[in-house]
Amino acid sequence: MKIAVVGTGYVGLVTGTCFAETGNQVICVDIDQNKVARLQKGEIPIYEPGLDVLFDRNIEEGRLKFTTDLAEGVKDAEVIFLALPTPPGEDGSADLKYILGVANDLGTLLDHYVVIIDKSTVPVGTAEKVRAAIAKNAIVEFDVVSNPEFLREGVAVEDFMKPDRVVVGTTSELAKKVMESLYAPLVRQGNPVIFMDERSAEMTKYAANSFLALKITFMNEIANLCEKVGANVDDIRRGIGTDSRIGKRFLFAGIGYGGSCFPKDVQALAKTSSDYGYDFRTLKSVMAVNDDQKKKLLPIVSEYFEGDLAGKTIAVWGLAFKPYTDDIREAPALENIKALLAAGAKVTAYDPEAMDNVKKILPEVAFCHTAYAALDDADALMIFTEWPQFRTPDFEKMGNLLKEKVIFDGRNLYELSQMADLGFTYYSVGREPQNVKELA
Ligand SMILES: NC(=O)C1=CN([C@@H]2O[C@H](COP(=O)(O)OP(=O)(O)OC[C@H]3O[C@@H](n4cnc5c(N)ncnc54)[C@H](O)[C@@H]3O)[C@@H](O)[C@H]2O)C=CC1
Ligand SMILES: O=C(O)[C@H]1O[C@H](OP(=O)(O)OP(=O)(O)OC[C@H]2O[C@@H](n3ccc(=O)[nH]c3=O)[C@H](O)[C@@H]2O)[C@H](O)[C@@H](O)[C@@H]1O
Repeated sequence: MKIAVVGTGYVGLVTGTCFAETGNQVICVDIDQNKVARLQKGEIPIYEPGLDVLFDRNIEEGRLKFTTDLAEGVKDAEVIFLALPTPPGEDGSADLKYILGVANDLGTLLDHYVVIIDKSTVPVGTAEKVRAAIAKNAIVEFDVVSNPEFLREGVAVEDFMKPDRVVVGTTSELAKKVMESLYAPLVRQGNPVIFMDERSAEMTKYAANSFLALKITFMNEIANLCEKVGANVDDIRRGIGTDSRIGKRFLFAGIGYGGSCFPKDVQALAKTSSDYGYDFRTLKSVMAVNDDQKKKLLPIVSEYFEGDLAGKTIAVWGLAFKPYTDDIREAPALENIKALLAAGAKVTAYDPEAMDNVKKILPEVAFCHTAYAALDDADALMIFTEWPQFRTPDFEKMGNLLKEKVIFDGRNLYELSQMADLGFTYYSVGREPQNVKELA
């Protein structure tokens, strides 16, 4: 099949590369000339494990091409994916200017039947808006389908190639046939495609992300309560996660969720709710609790240093919003670093992938080439990302480098007993009793 992908950000690049890998002829379109020039030279602008092998192979075998020219992209396309940004507008709603801008242009370019696929995360009713924007100028038949993406950064290729499900929203029989043939290679491997109407598909995406954010947030609140009652959230996670109705995944308490999607999508669903006159109370709580959770360790650090961080050096391990990515959008580390700097502390930091991105916005941080270099002469260590290399460090070396053997861990990486044996003062989330009081 001939496929055009408009927008070669995270989702567009993975979508384009993976569909090329399943034998399609793919052309990716982006307005960013520098990005397209790099892609044409065979350079991938994002860090995503496993993408490079597929990317190189499909470029070499001529199935994957890049252009800045939308007309060239859509010339012979049978399907056109819109993988464009939908950032939050000032009121929290998803900003559709990129999607509707391209939809306007598409109307003037189409000269044959084509299926236009919303891959971006877009609010309920967007497929209708895209259809209307194209129809203003179109002289041919076309369909607009909602096909939200569920991939996770860091494991995007696997998520795309072996999805738990593919959701397709369309009420057109012709578009349904096109979508069935597009996803046939994945269906043959046992990955289900679930068909529904456009509005339900759009809503499914927000429901999925919001439910996962809720699951994490619920565990974060359980963790906060564990500290008060003297229980251990790791045990609670194991105790409830083994119930198949609850499931083991996305139950890890920590320093709050971040990234380019959960914060924006929870906010956008809350906005949709209020637009439709529905007071979605659980979503409001999720947002409020997560905002607090991100700042959870700061008062503990401050208290440890008796309220005075001026002149202290705090080492930070982990800047990305999660491991296996260089993405720092809404990363809990950033807010914490800003607060540390504002309190007069110096910050030394290490992240295997995300340091270049943070350098651009927080140049006052001292970035180090290794995790251990960040500890040299630091007063304490804070951990924000669970990169595997932080899980089994050389504790003796850490103890020698740090001025004080104290760790504030937002990701619960280490066993409490081990840290006690090694003589570290160790704070994590929901595992150490803090201010426990026995009720009468
Ligand atoms: N990043 C992720 O892990 C996931 C993102 N999504 C959703 O997918 C959508 C895209 O997200 P990302 O790929 O992260 O965005 P991104 O911001 O990484 O990339 C968007 C790309 O679109 C390009 N672009 C902007 N206007 C354009 C135009 N008029 N013509 C052509 N290209 C244009 C930009 O230059 C950029 O390269 C969003 O709605 C997001 O919520 C969904 C699932 C996963
Ligand atoms: O719509 C999107 O863009 C994507 O958003 C998330 O994917 P992603 O943001 O890449 O990352 P996740 O692995 O979901 O992690 C999100 C945040 O939750 C946090 N998290 C995750 C799991 C957990 O148990 N605890 C926890 O705090 C992570 O540290 C991270 O900050 C969803 O998992 C994807 O299905 C979805 O496609």
